[in-house]
Amino acid sequence: MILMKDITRDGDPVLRKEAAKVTFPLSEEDQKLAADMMEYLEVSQNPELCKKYGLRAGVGLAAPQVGVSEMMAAVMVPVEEEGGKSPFKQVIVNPVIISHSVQAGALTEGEGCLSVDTEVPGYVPRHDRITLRYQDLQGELHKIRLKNYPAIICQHEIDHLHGILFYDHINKDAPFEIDDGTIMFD
Ligand SMILES: O=CN(O)C[C@@H](CC1CCCC1)C(=O)N1NCCC[C@H]1C(=O)Nc1ccccn1
Ligand code: NI
Repeated sequence: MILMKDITRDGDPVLRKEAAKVTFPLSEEDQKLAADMMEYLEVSQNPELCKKYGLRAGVGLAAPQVGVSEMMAAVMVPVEEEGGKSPFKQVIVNPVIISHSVQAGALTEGEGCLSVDTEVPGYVPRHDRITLRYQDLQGELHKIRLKNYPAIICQHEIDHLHGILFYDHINKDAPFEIDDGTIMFD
């Protein structure tokens, strides 16, 4: 089970590397890695278990964040209503954003990262809508459209696979300046 001690922190070079493409069929360890990453998100989004294991609740986790420089990330968009189903819950392998909106989107609260222990204030401008191509754990290719929060999460995770951290996108001189036309959401 992945615990906070297993999460690599900013400063570890693995977070700044271009991750390697994953080959299929998945090795035993890649299958376990995928399961462990998704389990982390599930456990961390359960208030009792989150507290029990001392986790920071997360909606995404990329392999470099557990020290594995491979193109794999788990995404689990939180359920809206109690006991509902996650709108998007998927381990995405070799993900590529193949097209995106001109319109930008950003979280009004800014972003954080399980691998960054300090708060870095500021808006993180991203694409509001993306067309994402990825492979599932069986190697099947998928092409899906995402917008708003799910799109933001996937962009944050895909950045990790290219050695990019959220604060790389914050305007140092004017962290809360954002192009008008940017869709802001909670
Ligand atoms: O690469 C992946 N990461 O670094 C985990 C990040 C990923 C998200 C940050 C912004 C977009 C994707 C993450 O989830 N967080 N960032 C740090 C602490 C908070 C936490 C979070 O937003 N938690 C959350 C939110 C809603 C409901 C439940 N939990
Ligand atoms: Ni992160």
